[in-house]
Amino acid sequence: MATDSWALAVDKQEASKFMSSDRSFTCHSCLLEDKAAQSLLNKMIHTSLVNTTNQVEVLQRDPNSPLYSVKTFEELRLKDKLLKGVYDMGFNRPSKIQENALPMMLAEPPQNLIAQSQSGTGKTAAFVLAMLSHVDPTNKWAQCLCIAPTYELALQTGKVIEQMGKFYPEVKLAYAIRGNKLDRGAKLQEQIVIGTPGTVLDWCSKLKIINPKKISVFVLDEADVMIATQGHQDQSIRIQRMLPKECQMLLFSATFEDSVWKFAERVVPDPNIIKLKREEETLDTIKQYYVLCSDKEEKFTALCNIYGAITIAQAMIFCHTRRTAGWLAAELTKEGHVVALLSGEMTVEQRATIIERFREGKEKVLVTTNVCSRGIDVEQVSVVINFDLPMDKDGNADNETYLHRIGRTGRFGKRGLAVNMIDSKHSMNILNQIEEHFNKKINKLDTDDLDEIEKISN
Ligand SMILES: Nc1ncnc2c1ncn2[C@@H]1O[C@H](COP(=O)(O)OP(=O)(O)OP(=O)(O)O)[C@@H](O)[C@H]1O
Repeated sequence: MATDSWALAVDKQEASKFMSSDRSFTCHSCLLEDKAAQSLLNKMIHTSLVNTTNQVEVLQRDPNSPLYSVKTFEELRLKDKLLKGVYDMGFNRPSKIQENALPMMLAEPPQNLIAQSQSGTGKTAAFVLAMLSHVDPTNKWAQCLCIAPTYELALQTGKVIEQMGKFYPEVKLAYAIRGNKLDRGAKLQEQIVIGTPGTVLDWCSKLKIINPKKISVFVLDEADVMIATQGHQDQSIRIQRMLPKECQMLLFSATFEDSVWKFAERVVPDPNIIKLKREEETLDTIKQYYVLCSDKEEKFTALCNIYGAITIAQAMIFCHTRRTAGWLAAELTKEGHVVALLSGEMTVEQRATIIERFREGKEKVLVTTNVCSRGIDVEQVSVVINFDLPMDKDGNADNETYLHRIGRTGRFGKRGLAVNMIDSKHSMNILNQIEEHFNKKINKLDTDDLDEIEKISN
């Protein structure tokens, strides 16, 4: 092991670089960027439904009214043109969240709804269907208003509206996003408007392009990303205040921390609430080990020894910094591995392509920094290497990230292997904190002993 003072200094230096270079939680706009990028990545990656086995929790505003849920799209009595659009998208039956949310959203009189479920569970498709159902195509003015936190997220939702409304061409869509300049007082003919809070607010107030009094459905998407900037929160509330009392208010979020909840209560009066819990991850089915090394070169040798001794279908390797990740990917490539690298300077599109290729098995090793891969699930990975242990900005163990990197949900409970590389007293300390937190012993592995490595794969 390296001498402490030296190793600690390197750790600290690496960590501070990691904080600034990979744009972590240091400022508000970075936080929004980070959250919005994560959200967009998830959207691009989830090309089909994410199934969860958890039950939906429903809290009705009026507990005496019967609770409807549907198992088919026919039961919703949608217009033929819409049903055709839904089937054309390859949807056979409503997703778990849609079973409950759709009847509520399509009820008469309209009901307000706050819905929370993880990315990929069908929220967007649900509110898009609700908006398309509510529109009266003979009226040539804005009737449904949907706001999203960023330009890119608004475009993604717009695509779903266009796709689902493919057989309903009378319904038109307008984008209230930067760059889409309209003259003051120009009257919008499109019935659905999707946009970002700032531009939507301008169109409703200063420019008077939308008459907010004629809006009958208001959707606030990605509320958890939205509240990451104070400005967006205020703008959303200002838009909401201009809408008529009877306007249906719908709010969606992938997570539900207190701050989201407080915001949701301000913008959605008398809500029904639907929650789909995320499945809990556990370390129960994971074999965890640590390896002692003196520096990154030795960590690399240990990694090669592991690869030489056991067959690894796919592995994810986590590093603190872009620089270490880049170096490691290059070294592994020299050794003949087919490696994918997720790096901080890549665009969201580039990252989505890399993750998609890895999911398809085109690359067997994915080297990444934590910031890059936060919130992304690649469940089929059987081996996770913590080339650097996850730590927070104060240099303490980041237990939540550790669990997210290597934990499994019930559904993906197949056995996994996690190897932690330790090269200083500081990293050993982090490992001990992790052991203590999860109350699980992490055993030492001697990577110079091939027989011993072979045993861990059995
Ligand atoms: N009922 C359904 N049957 C089959 N696929 C569906 C259904 N509903 C949605 N999908 C598909 O599942 C994926 C995720 O759906 P959707 O985008 O609506 O989820 P989401 O919860 O809004 O997630 P995100 O916020 O990341 O977009 C999409 O590819 C969508 O086309």
